[in-house]
This record gives sequence, C-alpha cells and structure tokens, in this order.
Amino acid sequence: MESYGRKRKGPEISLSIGKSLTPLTDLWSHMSLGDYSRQKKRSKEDEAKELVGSIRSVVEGNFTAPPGKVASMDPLCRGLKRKIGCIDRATQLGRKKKIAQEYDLGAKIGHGKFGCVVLCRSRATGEEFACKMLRKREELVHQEVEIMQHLSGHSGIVTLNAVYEDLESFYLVMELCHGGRLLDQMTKEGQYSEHRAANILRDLILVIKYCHDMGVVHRDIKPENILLTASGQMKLADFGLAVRVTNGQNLNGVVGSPAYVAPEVLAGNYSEKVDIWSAGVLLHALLVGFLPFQGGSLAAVFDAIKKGSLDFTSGLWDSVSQPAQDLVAHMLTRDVSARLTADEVLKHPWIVFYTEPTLEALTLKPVSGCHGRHGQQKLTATPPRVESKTSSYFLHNDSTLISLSDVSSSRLEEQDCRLIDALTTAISRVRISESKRSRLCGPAIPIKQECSSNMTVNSLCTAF
Ligand SMILES: Nc1ncnc2c1ncn2[C@@H]1O[C@H](COP(=O)(O)OP(=O)(O)OP(=O)(O)O)[C@@H](O)[C@H]1O
Repeated sequence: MESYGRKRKGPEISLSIGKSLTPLTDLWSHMSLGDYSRQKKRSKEDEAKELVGSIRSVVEGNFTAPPGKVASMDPLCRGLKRKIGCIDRATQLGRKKKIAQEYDLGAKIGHGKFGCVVLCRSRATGEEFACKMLRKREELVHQEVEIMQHLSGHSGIVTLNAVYEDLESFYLVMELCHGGRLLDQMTKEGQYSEHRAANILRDLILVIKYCHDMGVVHRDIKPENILLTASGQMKLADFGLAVRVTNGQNLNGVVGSPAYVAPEVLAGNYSEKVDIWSAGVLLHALLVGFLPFQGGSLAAVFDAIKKGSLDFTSGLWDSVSQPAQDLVAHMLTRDVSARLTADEVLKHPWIVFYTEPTLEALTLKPVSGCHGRHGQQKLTATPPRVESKTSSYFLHNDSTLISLSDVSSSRLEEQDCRLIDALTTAISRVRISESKRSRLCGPAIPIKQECSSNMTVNSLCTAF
C-alpha cells in the first residue's frame, strides 16, 4: 500500500502574505493555502472557534472537535474516539473492528496532499466504497469526520459510511463517486454551455446553502473537490478545511486554494461568503474556460484577487449572455455585503431561466434557424415563470430594470424562435444599478492572462 505520509491540513493554519513564497513550480498541484503555512502557528480564530465549539458541545450534549491545544496534549486521536461515540452505529462498530474484517481494500483511486484514497468493497454485501486513509500522527481528522457526519444525509455531499482505525491510520469509508472529479471533466470538455454551467452552479450552490444553513463553511470550493457519481450527480467532498461557525461569527484563518480564495480571506477576516466567491471563480472557469485571477507567482495571483478587474468586454465573453456575466460579477464582487448569498444566487434570473424544471423541458430541443450561442432552442410548452422575487432583486437595485416575469407571456406562446430571442433580449437588459456596479470589481481592465488557456489539469488544479 502506498505511503501517504504528508502532513495533514488542520485548523492551525495561517499565512503571511508577501513573505517569501514557495517557488511556483512547487505549487503546480492542487495546493491549499494551508500547505504554504503549515509551519505557522495555529490561528487564534480557530482556537477560539474550537473553544466555543467545545463549550457549546458540553451545553448541547454534542461532541465536537476538541480544542487544538487539548488535542495536542491528549493521546493521539482521543478527539476522534470521543466523536465516534456520537456518530452512527456503523462508525461505532468500526471503532472496535478492523477495517480488513469488513472490507477488502483495492486499488488507489485518488491521492490528496494528506492521504490516499482507495477502492474498497464490503465483504458482507459486495458494495463498493471509497476509503480515505489518513495517518494518525499527522492528522487531526476528528474535525473533518465530525463535519462530514454533521452534514451527512444531503444528496449533494459525499456520505461517510464508517470510520475505522488501527495503530497507524484512520480509514474513512465513504460512498464511491464513480464519475471522477469535476476538474477532470472540465479539462476534457473545456468551455461549458450556459445551460450546463447554470445547472452545475445551481447544484453546487444548493449544497453550499445547505452547509451554510448547517453552520459549516467549506472554505475549499474548487472543481477538484466536486466529485461526480456514475449518473453525473455532483457530490461535494473534502471537508478538511471546513469549519463550523455560529451565527454571524467571523473567521480569520487564512485557508483555501490560491486561485479560488476570496480577497477577504487574504485580509484575514471573513464569513461564509467566501464559498460564494470560490463558486464564482468556478462559474467563470465553466463559462469561458479561464480562471479569473491569474499570475506567474503566488503573490501575483493574490494581487489579482485583491486588485484585478473582471473584463466582460474582452472577446472571451462575447458568446456569454449578459445575465451570466451579471451573476459572475455579483459573485466575484469584493464588497462582501454586495456579494450574493447562496439564496440570492439560486434566485438569480440566469439560474432560474436555465434550471427551472419547466424551462429545462423547454430548452432541450434544438431547432435550426435560431441564432445566438444558446438560442438554438425551441419553446414548446407554457412560458417560463421566473419568480417575482428574482425580478424584484433587480428592480430593487435599479428602477429602470424590467421584470423577467413580465417578459410578455403572450409572445412566448407563439412558440417560435422569435420568442426565445425576445426572452434573451429581455434578460440581456437586466442590469445592475450604478451604485451596485460601483461596488463590483472596478473598471474593466483586462486581467493579464499568463497563458492562452488555463483549462489544463495543472493550471486548474493549482488554481492559478
Ligand atoms: N468518495 C470518493 N469517491 C471517489 N473518489 C474519491 C472520493 N473521495 C476522494 N476521491 C479521490 O481522491 C482524491 C483525494 O481526495 P480528498 O480530496 O478527499 O483528499 P485530500 O487529501 O483532502 O485532498 P486535497 O489535496 O484535495 O485536499 C480526490 O481528488 C478524488 O480523486
């Protein structure tokens, strides 16, 4: 079995921006900021958070990850054992039995920075799972386990079935995602249609919303951490950097993956909105095949994140509709209060248009004679209804905006290409107000592209 002896990311991560950087060549593999700063002291925020969690757990009768200092003084893994006591029966059983008694471990299917993931098969049922192995001496695994367990049950999250341990390692038995990583699919397929991008984003935002509603910030949203089932369903994975937050609690541990990290993370004071930023980076990559913030070094990437502008006037965006651009801009605004929440993203007209069930049925049938990149569609049923709330979001910001739900339903009933054109035109007139716009990424100055395409495994993995 392959050795997997690198240090595991934990909550004890901080990063001094502007200090000497790891040579770029060393960064070309999906690194999180935590990697660059593993030697640093654990952040005060995480210590405070864990203390709060610990106190709360006593009050509420739940176990959470123990405070880091206590954990480091305790015999290894005590926190996990305590945690196991409150997770499901399968996991409790796992504590007593050895994994080899119940599963046959197979070929390696993935390798993260901190562990190896292998195929495994239940001896009892023959069912296949993925088993993530983490070395005890290098791992504070309890927080990841606790959060996975806390979130378990959502169809968009990889299910943790059981946890085992031996002297050396922990074994997390998870549902197997046969479809691989979204990153690999993106690398293969390049630019996505708006319809597909919207559906991917919606699925992701639904999971992010669930995490946020459950008091969890993922902090490492990126296509490497989005796995796909055989049927193509998305599953969010890798909660190694996730944290639990109480209402309104601000975070300050500098963690994430360089190209996906929100500017306020670099500033050291942030909230769950960092996940929306990262999802915005992903949406940008889906729509145009490039990451928005790039650079030849880690410092340059951070500089772009902190100061760079999105340039929707570049040819890159010619074939992308204005509503899609609008959503990207509202997810990648540095003004955190102006950045959309998960709920607001889900209600954005572009998302509603492409993902509303009746629309999906309407938009699947290609028809010749319609123009526009995504206009090769025919409306064959009742016109789409876009929730008035969505429209009012825009009306609220600019009185000149139109309501999408007012886009002449009678015209839509004509069921020909002119209708989809009319709707497209109407959507393209949706604008944000000047006041809101001024809070976005500033004037459209092109972001320097370091290479002709960054849709490669290397560049997307490294998130540069
Ligand atoms: N449930 C799963 N089903 C299939 N493959 C998986 C599963 N979980 C993980 N993998 C594979 O293993 C890889 C590493 O897993 P994971 O990201 O959880 O580990 P990590 O050590 O936390 O990695 P990272 O470096 O991304 O932080 C994934 O990119 C994926 O290819």
